[in-house]
Amino acid sequence: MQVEVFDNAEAVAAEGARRIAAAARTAIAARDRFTLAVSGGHTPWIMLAALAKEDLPWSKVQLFQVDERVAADDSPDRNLMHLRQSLLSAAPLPEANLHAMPVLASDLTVGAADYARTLEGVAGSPPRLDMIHLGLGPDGHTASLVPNDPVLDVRDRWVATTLPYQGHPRMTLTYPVLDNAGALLFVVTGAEKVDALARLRQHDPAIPAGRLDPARLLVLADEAATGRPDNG
Ligand SMILES: O=C(O)[C@H](O)[C@@H](O)[C@H](O)[C@H](O)COP(=O)(O)O
Repeated sequence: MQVEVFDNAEAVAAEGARRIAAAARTAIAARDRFTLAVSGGHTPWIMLAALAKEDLPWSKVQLFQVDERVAADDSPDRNLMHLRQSLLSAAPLPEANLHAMPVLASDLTVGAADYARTLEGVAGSPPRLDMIHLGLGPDGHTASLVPNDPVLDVRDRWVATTLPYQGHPRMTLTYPVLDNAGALLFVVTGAEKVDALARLRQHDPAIPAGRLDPARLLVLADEAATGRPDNG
């Protein structure tokens, strides 16, 4: 596991944008396209606003969601709303290249299967995305692979839904897709992440993020998230 520490969240966001842009340029030079999935929450948006300023051939980028909350289109809890505001309002990504999770499907199981087919159509089966951006919850969740949820054991599907978690059921990519990605980029900031980041660095399987292969992880963190785990 490669961990790079920066003074503050802004510096982490700037580096994250640079790393995603670099991965995009490499993939596009090699295969004339870049497939990327981004997480939600609060941290990503500064980074994605910085990414929007990168001079990239956006028509060659295919953008997926790592996870999404099951909530109305105008809910501030929806990651898609923030994704549109931070990245898509400033980057000329064709709408056809944005693959939003169908969380308003009348049958979420069918919706998840539809999204899996979209993934397969772009990235093969099992889907191999060039890069997946991940966050880390204080409880060690990543994507919407959340503690004590059956989704943690899903290995035969690429997209699944969770039980209600922090107010909403979620739709999420599953471990097989994360494990098959060309690169996994964690962006972790804030003092509330100290314990989870310490457990991730110990690849503690008791937390969902700790079940990922540590050798495949690049973690960008700020000083606040790397404090001593016993500071109370
Ligand atoms: O939809 C979500 O909530 C995210 O995908 C989630 O997995 C997020 O990455 C972590 O909860 C960290 O969130 P912050 O960025 O708010 O720290």
